Amino acid sequence: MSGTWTLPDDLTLPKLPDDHPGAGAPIPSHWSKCFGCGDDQPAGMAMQFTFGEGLEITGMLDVANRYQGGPGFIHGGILSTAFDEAQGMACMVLRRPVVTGHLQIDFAKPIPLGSVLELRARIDGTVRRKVYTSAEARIVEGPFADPDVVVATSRGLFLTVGAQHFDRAKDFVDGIPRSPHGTSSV
Ligand SMILES: CCCCCCCC(=O)SCCNC(=O)CCNC(=O)[C@H](O)C(C)(C)COP(=O)(O)OP(=O)(O)OC[C@H]1O[C@@H](n2cnc3c(N)ncnc32)[C@H](O)[C@@H]1OP(=O)(O)O
Repeated sequence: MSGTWTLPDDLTLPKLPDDHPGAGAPIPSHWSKCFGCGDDQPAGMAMQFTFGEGLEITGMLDVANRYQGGPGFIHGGILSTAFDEAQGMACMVLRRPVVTGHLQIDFAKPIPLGSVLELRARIDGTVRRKVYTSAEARIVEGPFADPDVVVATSRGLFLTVGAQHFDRAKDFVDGIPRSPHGTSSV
């Protein structure tokens, strides 16, 4: 991985909520129309998420043929989207809506169509509204499957935002979000 990501010295690790459901529990989609995780988004990626140990979460992505970039391999933008979604979902333990401010990906190995990707993501710490996150992807099923090999890594800065961030788009939403800001609590 390239070394252009520096964590600040004054990071604070958030505490898990008292009613955190624990490792292995499914994480519901934050918004049914979301391209990454929505269950009412036929064009989307339908990623599935579960809580892991501590602040870690796990996301699964089936690399469908329609996600093709170069012949036979995943499109880099799709992989970036999967990381964006996974790292955003890791922020849900904060129980405040977040948006991505900055995301940087290292594409270490080619990922063939037909793979099942496992993405492990976590909060590394917070400073004021800034949430520093990281994640790795591994191929766990398919032609190049090897759970010991990291095929891509990601670092991301998310920002907590208020309801007004989403209110600006309320006239364009094609459905009724579960909460006023479109982000459900865990
Ligand atoms: C459960 C949820 C899953 C969601 C998964 C999918 C998530 C998404 O894809 S969200 C969509 C993509 N992202 C967006 O559309 C966001 C668009 N950008 C924005 O709205 C704004 O730029 C936003 C909200 C990120 C930041 O703006 P604003 O709230 O005014 O923050 P601002 O006051 O400028 O900065 C706050 C802090 O963050 C820092 N910061 C803001 N943006 C960045 C950035 N891009 N890079 C580095 N630092 C940044 C600032 O330096 C400042 O730091 P400090 O506290 O040390 O002074």
